Amino acid sequence: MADAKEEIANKTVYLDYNATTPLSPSVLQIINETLRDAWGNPSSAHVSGKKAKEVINVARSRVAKMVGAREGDIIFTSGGTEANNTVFWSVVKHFNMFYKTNDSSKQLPHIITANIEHDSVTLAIENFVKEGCCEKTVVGVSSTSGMVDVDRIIEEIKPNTCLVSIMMANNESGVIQPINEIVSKIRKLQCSRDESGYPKIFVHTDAAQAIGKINVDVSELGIDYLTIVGHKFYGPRIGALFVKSPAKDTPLHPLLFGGGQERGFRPGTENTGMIAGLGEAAQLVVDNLETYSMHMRKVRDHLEKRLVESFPNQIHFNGRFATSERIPNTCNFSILGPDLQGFRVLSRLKRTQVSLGAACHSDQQFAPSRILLAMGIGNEIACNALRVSVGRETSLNDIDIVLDDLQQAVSHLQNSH
Ligand SMILES: O=C(O)CC[SeH]
Repeated sequence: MADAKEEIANKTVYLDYNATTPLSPSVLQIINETLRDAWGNPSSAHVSGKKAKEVINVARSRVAKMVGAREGDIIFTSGGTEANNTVFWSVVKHFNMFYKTNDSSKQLPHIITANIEHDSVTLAIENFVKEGCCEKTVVGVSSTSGMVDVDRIIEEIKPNTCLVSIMMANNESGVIQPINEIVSKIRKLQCSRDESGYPKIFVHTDAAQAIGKINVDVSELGIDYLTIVGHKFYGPRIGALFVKSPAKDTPLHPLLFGGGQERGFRPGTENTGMIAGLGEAAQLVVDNLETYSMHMRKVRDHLEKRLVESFPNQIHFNGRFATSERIPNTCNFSILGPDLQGFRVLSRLKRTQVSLGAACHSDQQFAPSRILLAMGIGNEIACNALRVSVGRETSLNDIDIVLDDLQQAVSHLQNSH
């Protein structure tokens, strides 16, 4: 009995699900079973190969169903970074194949993106610019909504614009971006652009933080490219890229060259076990999204209620706006006070696993989040920020443990002078 009590007393609460999620039990099970029973090379003609190929076909169908896509529009990748980089490479290569002109002003493809994107978007585009392969325009999000201004995106369009890439939901603030509206307004421009001989403007969204939390339907969005990241929705660390009619309606050029796998769009012997796991994770989303979403919202809202009760007049929510929506699991907040920088509070937490912001920026813990600064949040408040992202299994009791931990940490820091 003592052991059980001790275990409860020492339990730590993981609330960093936007960084990564554990595998769902059925995902782990199907991965194990596939590695054990369907290890053949999917390209082999014999029965072992056919068995592996069938596993991949089923997984592709499940992933496609999760995002409302046709199976042929899903290409498996190693993850979100590869998927994002493939989009930029494809549109740049397509532009150079069909729109390269003698007029240097139109010589380079132009990409529009936002100032809150994940590094696999921001740095990939920056590299293309440094290499002299494209031009970019980075639009800022509004400080009153955390969303990009759609009309501003439209204003930034130029004759050589060929891609708009805006994430579906931000990993730190949780704010959902107006993808439908962006696509709709861009499509209205296309006729006149066609008449002028200007390139089609494709639209890409990195849906890493949206899938498994809110409904994601490529038909409803009208999107051309959509990035899927398994380890954000209790799946394995691989990903997929949705491309609307690849190489027909929408450019798709491989980053890699080798065998003919994935119809030549993504060569390399397939990671059958992980693909099976991605398919299972997708099926769980198809079957349970509403339940997942409602539960995470209930727990996140309880957290926010408890924060205000525990720290009256001392909490600033960094992603909560009257004019925008957030994914249901994310809460970014600052506890105001001169000694309460996020890294200090984090160092005093004994039972809570949260982050200051994106995991890939965790080496910059003493600097305020670039995402929060980009949203117009002041330096002092941004320095005190903590990012909490709850999961499917997070309980109200977990939140109470975290609030107790936070209160003790803050009390210690405020009384340490
Ligand atoms: O936001 C996160 O932690 C995942 C992206 Se690096």
